[in-house]
Amino acid sequence: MSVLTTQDTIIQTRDVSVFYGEKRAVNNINMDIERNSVTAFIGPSGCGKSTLLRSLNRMNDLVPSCRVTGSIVVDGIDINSEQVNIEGLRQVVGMVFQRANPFFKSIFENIAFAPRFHGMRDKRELEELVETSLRKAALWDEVKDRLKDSALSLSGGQQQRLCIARAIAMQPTILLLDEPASALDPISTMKIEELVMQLKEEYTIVIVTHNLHQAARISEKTAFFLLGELVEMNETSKIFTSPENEKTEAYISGRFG
Ligand SMILES: Nc1ncnc2c1ncn2[C@@H]1O[C@H](COP(=O)(O)OP(=O)(O)OP(=O)(O)O)[C@@H](O)[C@H]1O
Repeated sequence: MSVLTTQDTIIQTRDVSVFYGEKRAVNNINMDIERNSVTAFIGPSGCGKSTLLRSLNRMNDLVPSCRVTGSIVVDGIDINSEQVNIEGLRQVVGMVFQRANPFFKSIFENIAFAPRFHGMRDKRELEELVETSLRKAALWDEVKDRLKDSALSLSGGQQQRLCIARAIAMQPTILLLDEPASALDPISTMKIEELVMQLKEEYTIVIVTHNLHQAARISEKTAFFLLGELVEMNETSKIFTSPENEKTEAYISGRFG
């Protein structure tokens, strides 16, 4: 079902709640996410950040006890309507997880596998896609001479950029990043942050992070969650300098977390 949203809003949630069985993990979320921007989800452990993120490309469908209510509109489409092709949705809304999860295949195959499965057979076209995706993920220069090596021979940070390249190869509009740098060392983290800031030119990025400095460095908008509620969403600079809600103030100043 097609729903009208403004040109600048690419994701719109209205009264979204997410339940695991009887337990409500996310409560009545209303938010608008801007196109070609970085939005950070912050908040203490268990407050529902990942659950909400996963509901943006219906990853929660994989959890049998999970139920989503309310409306989520992505690029004009109500993603929970029956007509939605879930595989197609997950191509448009790509996802990268906390732990890099490359396939047990070569670097090349990690990128080429899904596009080939979806019908891209031409060798040259696949090679171009692999190169473009790796370039966009700022990994090409590091791997161009070893594309046949196993992806598992890469460092953790390189593997995470490979997973970003793999998502990019599906030509998404939106990238959901669930704590993509939390398992990485500071230099690899910095590379991921630089990459995110480049990628927003072309994609809309929603990132869950526990690292408040990271949220402050890379996002335009920040959403602060507590106990499943969206407490406050605003310009990142405002959230970190003069938040409207005292709970946000307490969290960002480290008084709990
Ligand atoms: N698959 C699941 N089955 C049942 N309950 C779940 C499941 N996944 C998450 N939950 C519960 O939902 C609530 C929100 O969890 P979620 O992982 O979304 O929070 P979070 O803010 O992302 O936490 P963290 O920062 O620790 O990753 C928690 O109480 C959690 O225990």
